[in-house]
Amino acid sequence: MKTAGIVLAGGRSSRYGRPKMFELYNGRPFYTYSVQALAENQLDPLLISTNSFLASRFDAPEAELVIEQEVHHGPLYAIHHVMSEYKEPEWFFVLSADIPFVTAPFVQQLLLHRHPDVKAIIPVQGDKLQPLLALYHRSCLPVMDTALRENKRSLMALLDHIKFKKIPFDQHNPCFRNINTEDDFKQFM
Ligand SMILES: Nc1nc2c(ncn2[C@@H]2O[C@H](COP(=O)(O)OP(=O)(O)OP(=O)(O)O)[C@@H](O)[C@H]2O)c(=O)[nH]1
Repeated sequence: MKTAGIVLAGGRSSRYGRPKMFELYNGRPFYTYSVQALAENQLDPLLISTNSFLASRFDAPEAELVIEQEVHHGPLYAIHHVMSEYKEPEWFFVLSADIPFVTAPFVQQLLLHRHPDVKAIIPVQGDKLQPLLALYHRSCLPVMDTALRENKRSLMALLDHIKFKKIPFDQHNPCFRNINTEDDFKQFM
């Protein structure tokens, strides 16, 4: 099952105040933790989805940059864009770029659940779905298409219309700690 890795790294970072994917944790930019977690699972192609304003700041020779022409349309648009450009992979493992505690074993664990009967594999922590650290099958594309045409931007607009598998994770699992604000950064570090 050919599976691509996508690091979503084209957001506004408006709550953070500057592009948060380049903030350093243990001397390394946040986005590199997502790239590494996917790379260690040999996901191919390994893609960073971003825009032309941010593109020159990435330094990840193992990944290809996918540049959005229309910026800031959100993760649903970004995943749809990558799936439309890359026709070969069957599955797409998506990670946001603001989760410096994500690990390769977490990615590996989710990969084990790929199955022809499901269109997406979504972790759940407590009651909270985590669609920004998740796997999507290419067959989601037409459903995403419809949602975007209806001007819906949230990944929930996809999940409301497909059969997906929920994978429960412990409440304290650090992989899901995403950094939205400088306060989050201080609290988690
Ligand atoms: N490629 C791409 N990635 C995006 C887009 N919007 C958000 N992301 C990424 O998706 C992840 C989650 O984004 P959020 O933190 O919810 O939104 P954000 O725009 O980055 O930040 P806020 O402006 O503070 O909401 C981050 O890694 C973002 O970089 C987009 O339009 N394109």
